[in-house]
Amino acid sequence: MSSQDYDCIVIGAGVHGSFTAYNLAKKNRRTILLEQFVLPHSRGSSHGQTRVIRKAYEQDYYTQMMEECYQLWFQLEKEANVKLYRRTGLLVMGPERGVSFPAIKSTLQRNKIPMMTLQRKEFSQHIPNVNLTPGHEALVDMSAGVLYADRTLKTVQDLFQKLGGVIKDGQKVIDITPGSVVTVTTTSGVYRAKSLVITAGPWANTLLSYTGLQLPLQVLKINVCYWREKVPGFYNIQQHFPCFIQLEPEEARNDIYGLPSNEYPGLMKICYHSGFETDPDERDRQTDRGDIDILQRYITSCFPGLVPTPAIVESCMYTVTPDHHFVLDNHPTHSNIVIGAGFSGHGFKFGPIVGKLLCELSQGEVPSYDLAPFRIRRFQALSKSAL
Ligand SMILES: Cc1cc2nc3c(=O)[nH]c(=O)nc-3n(C[C@H](O)[C@H](O)[C@H](O)COP(=O)(O)OP(=O)(O)OC[C@H]3O[C@@H](n4cnc5c(N)ncnc54)[C@H](O)[C@@H]3O)c2cc1C
Ligand SMILES: O=C(O)[C@@H]1CCCC=N1
Repeated sequence: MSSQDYDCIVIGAGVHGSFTAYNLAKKNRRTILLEQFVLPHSRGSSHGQTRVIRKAYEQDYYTQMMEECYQLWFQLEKEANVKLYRRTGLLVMGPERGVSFPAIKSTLQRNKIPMMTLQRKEFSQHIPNVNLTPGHEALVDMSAGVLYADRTLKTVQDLFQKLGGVIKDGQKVIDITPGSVVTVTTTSGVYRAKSLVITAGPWANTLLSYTGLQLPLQVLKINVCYWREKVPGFYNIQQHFPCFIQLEPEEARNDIYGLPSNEYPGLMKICYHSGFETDPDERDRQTDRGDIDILQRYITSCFPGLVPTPAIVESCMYTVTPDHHFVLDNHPTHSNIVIGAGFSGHGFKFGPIVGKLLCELSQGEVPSYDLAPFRIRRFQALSKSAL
């Protein structure tokens, strides 16, 4: 067993822990990033080749955070000389009389985000091979696109190490002792630091239990489905096919989204924006595929150029809060412990800004954004503190 002292310990080398560690190292803080699995791995929420990046949100605060976040993505690409973003645009389709579609449209308009509305008659000219559901409207968030996820993690972790940061992978954290100096015990070492950041994705509550806190988080297994093009190239990124979000009526609750064929030749990724409750250590025992039936019906009616049987199904996990907004906050009892959790299936694109904010919180700095929507106290009666 080794015992070492740092300014900050970060638990979890997913997208948020990696960006947080990188921000700390840029500020010359002696930082260690602990990861339970050998890197890279596909057992959490940040793996896979691609994610959507967009400014199209219902809430101004996400859209406004994304303004700076795009700049941070571009800076990172420049610093590492690597391509992480590809512009495709994002087609948003939804019921004109619903809540979400009009809200997204007005947020984009209010914040002067480049967008294009598509009238039904011009829809098929611009977006061939997609049927717009009767009663639905469409718009395009012009600067949206694809982020290369696995490449991002490697890039950020490499930069962190170049700045002197230490990564210990294959070390599972098995205990945390809070205090003015926090002690973290892993399966092969003991580490001490002035502050701790917990970015453990689906395992957040397991880690928080060592600190006497539980958050209202639900872990869902997501079936990540890829669908074959009947004619290769129909929905290809090279043919400028966009990412899309299909907003469903509020009572149907869950949306569908997709990315143009890119990662696997001739296959388009289309997923249901929800899944089935799971224990993150037993993910593969969750075999429910009810979402795939919903996707098959949707693809048959709206994407006639795809074979409506998935060609590949991979697995990933969401960690969902009751309001689907993130948790970015100091621990209510131990202020030198900072929590980034509950990214609810839409956190990847925010990686650079979440890393900056968690770094600021851990250093006792005033955060760059109003974090009221992300504070733990919003759960009040829901979060159980055993302290
Ligand atoms: C299928 C899918 C599609 C998505 N699409 C999008 C999208 O298009 N756009 C978007 O913005 N977002 C998207 N998301 C959401 C986004 O990917 C997640 O919000 C984000 O990856 C969460 O990252 P994280 O760092 O919080 O968690 P994770 O990536 O899970 O990282 C947590 C890490 O902590 C480690 N850890 C846990 N416990 C311990 C321990 N005891 N000791 C040491 N290490 C530990 C884990 O092994 C893991 O590596 C998607 C998510 C999924 C699953
Ligand atoms: O966050 C995103 O942009 C994607 C697409 C919509 C649903 C969830 N993730």
